[in-house]
Amino acid sequence: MLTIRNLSQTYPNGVQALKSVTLDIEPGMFGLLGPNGAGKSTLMRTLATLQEPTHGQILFDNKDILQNPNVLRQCLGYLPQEFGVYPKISAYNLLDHLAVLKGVLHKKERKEQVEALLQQTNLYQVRNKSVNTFSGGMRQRFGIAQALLGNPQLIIVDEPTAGLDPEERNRFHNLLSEIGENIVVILSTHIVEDVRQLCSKMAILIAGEIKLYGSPNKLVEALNGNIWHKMISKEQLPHYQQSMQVISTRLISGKTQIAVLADYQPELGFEPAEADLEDVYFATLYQHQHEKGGVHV
Ligand SMILES: Nc1ncnc2c1ncn2[C@@H]1O[C@H](COP(=O)(O)OP(=O)(O)OP(=O)(O)O)[C@@H](O)[C@H]1O
Repeated sequence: MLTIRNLSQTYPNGVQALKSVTLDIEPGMFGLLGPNGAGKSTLMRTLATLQEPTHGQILFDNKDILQNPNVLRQCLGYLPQEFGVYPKISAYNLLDHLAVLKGVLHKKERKEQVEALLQQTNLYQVRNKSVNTFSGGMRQRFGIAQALLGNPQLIIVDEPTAGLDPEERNRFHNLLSEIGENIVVILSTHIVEDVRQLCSKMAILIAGEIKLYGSPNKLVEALNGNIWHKMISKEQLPHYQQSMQVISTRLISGKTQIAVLADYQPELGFEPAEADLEDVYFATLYQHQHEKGGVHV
């Protein structure tokens, strides 16, 4: 169990990237969703003990990890947004080297673990190829393999599927959901679909604040009956934006469909629509932009 209490981060240039973030994260997959610049990476780096917050507390299994970062480091797997340099060294040798750094010192145990992880991430066939020749998807899978070294109890993955093609993304999702059954996995992303497919709990972070927290299904349920669709022409959009809560627009075969948040049919011609997680996300963004606050479910 990971407990985050009143975590704030103000950078030396005055940017307040986190504003008193409080969250409880249980075993399973937790999705942290937010637009670019929301503070997701700041939160992920702070949880990974790579930077210290300005204020606040983080407990992992009731141990204070800001006071004792080593307690967490020993059981942490981290896949950063930028994995950094990919050296001209084979996947096997790099993973073996990283395993030593992670403290897997026993040779036979290390060999078993490295081989098992290469199998699990579907990289065994290419284990002797240099990682700098890997595609984006292979690199991400290698990133997960290194994050899993040493049987971590907490895994943090920061925007893992950006730039992956649908097949690789699918493969990566399957891999994550296998891992996320018993341990805490935090997935930070701006892709709503990733959270919908994988996570049993989620939070939306906007401008450094948690605006919404709960289970994706319940959050969607709470919005049902309040989403209305209408096909309009592009020229009509400003009119609707002025008179209604237009949370999103979507192009369908070149035509514009608007999604409106309302308790009742806003006007003739609007059809009731089944809410989905994108509506939850866009409604939260809309409410933030119009400063109406969020809902907690
Ligand atoms: N080292 C830093 N010094 C100063 N400002 C920073 C630093 N790192 C991040 N920021 C600022 O803090 C805010 C949050 O950034 P952060 O990278 O945590 O957001 P994010 O949600 O991960 O965004 P993205 O999805 O674009 O990576 C942004 O305004 C960013 O410019």
